[in-house]
Amino acid sequence: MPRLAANLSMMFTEVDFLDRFAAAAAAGFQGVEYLFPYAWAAGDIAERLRAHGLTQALFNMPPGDWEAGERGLACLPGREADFRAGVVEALSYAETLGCARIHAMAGIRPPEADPADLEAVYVRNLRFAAAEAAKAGRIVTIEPINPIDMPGYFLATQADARRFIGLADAPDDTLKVQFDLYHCQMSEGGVSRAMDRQWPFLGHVQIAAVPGRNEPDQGEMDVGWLLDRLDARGYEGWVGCEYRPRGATTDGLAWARRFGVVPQDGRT
Ligand SMILES: O=C(O)[C@@H](O)C(=O)CO
Ligand SMILES: [Mg+2]
Repeated sequence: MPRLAANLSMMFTEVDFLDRFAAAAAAGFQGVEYLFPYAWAAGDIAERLRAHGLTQALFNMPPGDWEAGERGLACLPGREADFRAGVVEALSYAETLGCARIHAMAGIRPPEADPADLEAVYVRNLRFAAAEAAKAGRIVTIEPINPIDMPGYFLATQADARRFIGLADAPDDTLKVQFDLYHCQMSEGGVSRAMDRQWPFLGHVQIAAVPGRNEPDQGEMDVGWLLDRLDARGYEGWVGCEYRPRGATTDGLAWARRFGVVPQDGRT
């Protein structure tokens, strides 16, 4: 059965970030993910994970200046030193949090940049990140993101993710695809076929309904069917619930019961 992780950047936002760990555990989750931990001390987060018996499934490397519109640094010429510092910081958090996967966001393509330069920088940076992750026993993921939500994002297609993994030629499977069903359906469709093609490269999976990015129990894509298919193929990794609840987070979890997310107080 797929192991569902609550995405604490989108779910349980009714409470402060550090209190979302307790809320996720009480709702029946055994794992969590979120975008960025860097505003909190790693030790404080680790304490919440321990206290509530949660596994940290994934988080992102520092993205650059998010408020100013940066969405990762990996493809940006001239920002290599910042990217590398981010890899080191992320791996330090991963060590304290016991987290196996860190996501390297690619960045927004600067309009004036030569595409060949961006690709060369991206591949070199990914190779560096994967090599550092390998030394620490972790893996790096890359995630194609749809251009409707994130215009100009450098890594937009599943095929490109496979291509860059090949070009980076990272050691021992340390560079993998973060396959977000929502982004794939938003921009490419053919999600089950895309999933089959990504199978050898799958490092993490995320879900949400399309088009609203809410609970995956409605919309144009049958997420339950896709999760069963993933299960039948033998996927043993985590599936991040990266969606914005339509109302209170716990009111929208009925869909997750059959995947083992059952509230600790027994209420369904
Ligand atoms: O899908 C997403 O938006 C996230 O997984 C992410 O890492 C970047 O926002
Ligand atoms: Mg995602």
